[in-house]
Amino acid sequence: MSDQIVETKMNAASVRVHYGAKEALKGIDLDIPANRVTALIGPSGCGKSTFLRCLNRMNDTIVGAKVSGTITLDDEPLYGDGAIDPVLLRMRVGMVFQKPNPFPKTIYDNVAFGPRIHGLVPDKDSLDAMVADALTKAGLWVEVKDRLGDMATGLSGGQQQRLCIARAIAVRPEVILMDEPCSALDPIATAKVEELIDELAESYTIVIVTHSMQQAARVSHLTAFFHLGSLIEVGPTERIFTAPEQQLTQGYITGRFG
Ligand SMILES: Nc1ncnc2c1ncn2[C@@H]1O[C@H](COP(=O)(O)OP(=O)(O)OP(=O)(O)O)[C@@H](O)[C@H]1O
Repeated sequence: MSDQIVETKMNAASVRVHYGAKEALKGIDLDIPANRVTALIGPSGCGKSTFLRCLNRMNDTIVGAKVSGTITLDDEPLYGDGAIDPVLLRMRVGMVFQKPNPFPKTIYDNVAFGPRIHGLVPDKDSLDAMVADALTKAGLWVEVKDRLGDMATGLSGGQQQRLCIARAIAVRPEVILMDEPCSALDPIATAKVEELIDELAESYTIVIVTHSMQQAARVSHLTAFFHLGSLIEVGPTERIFTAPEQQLTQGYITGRFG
């Protein structure tokens, strides 16, 4: 990442998450820069996915999960007094999951779903244009433009994941959260999604959880290393992988644990 100062899109301050009595996040402070890719890395169970879910209040859907601290999106609070409405929040902060999860509907209807339920389009022509635009941005248009009426479940895994990215883009989010988006994909499909992440960062703020340090190094500008519920170190990806300041980070990136 260049040294230029970038705007903060989201900020987390003293974020703690409990699942019942278990403390899964122990006070996370993190700035998420706009129009950059931030990678969350760390050993299994360190709290990466839990933190990601705090960013669009997906933890609200988990019984027993309790979030405290402050998170903002463009300085507006996500939790507490004056919080952004969660439905609006999830439009502004979209999510792509580990396993491609298209709806059992046509390719067209998968992408049109969000704009329809949020009433974003006045007529069929606008909806058609929005679907084409989202599929184009997700790098899938050329492959599916002649089969928009086919079932999405008939696409390959990699195509399904790009469809899920198109579905997320269709509601015009500002931030896209990705939870290990390539872990179910083969190397070719992974390369396509990684290329796409790079292109999407021009228009969106992206936060990605990944188990692959190579992937974090390839796609992200900023890397945050988590360990046992704490954020150990965050910085420009190149520095984290070449000159980490913390021994724990060094141990993880050199494969000594994790
Ligand atoms: N729904 C839940 N109920 C209870 N405990 C949970 C729940 N989800 C996560 N945890 C616990 O919280 C901690 C953090 O989990 P989380 O899934 O956020 O870690 P992670 O770093 O994303 O792990 P992984 O890389 O294996 O996906 C773990 O100890 C996990 O067991």
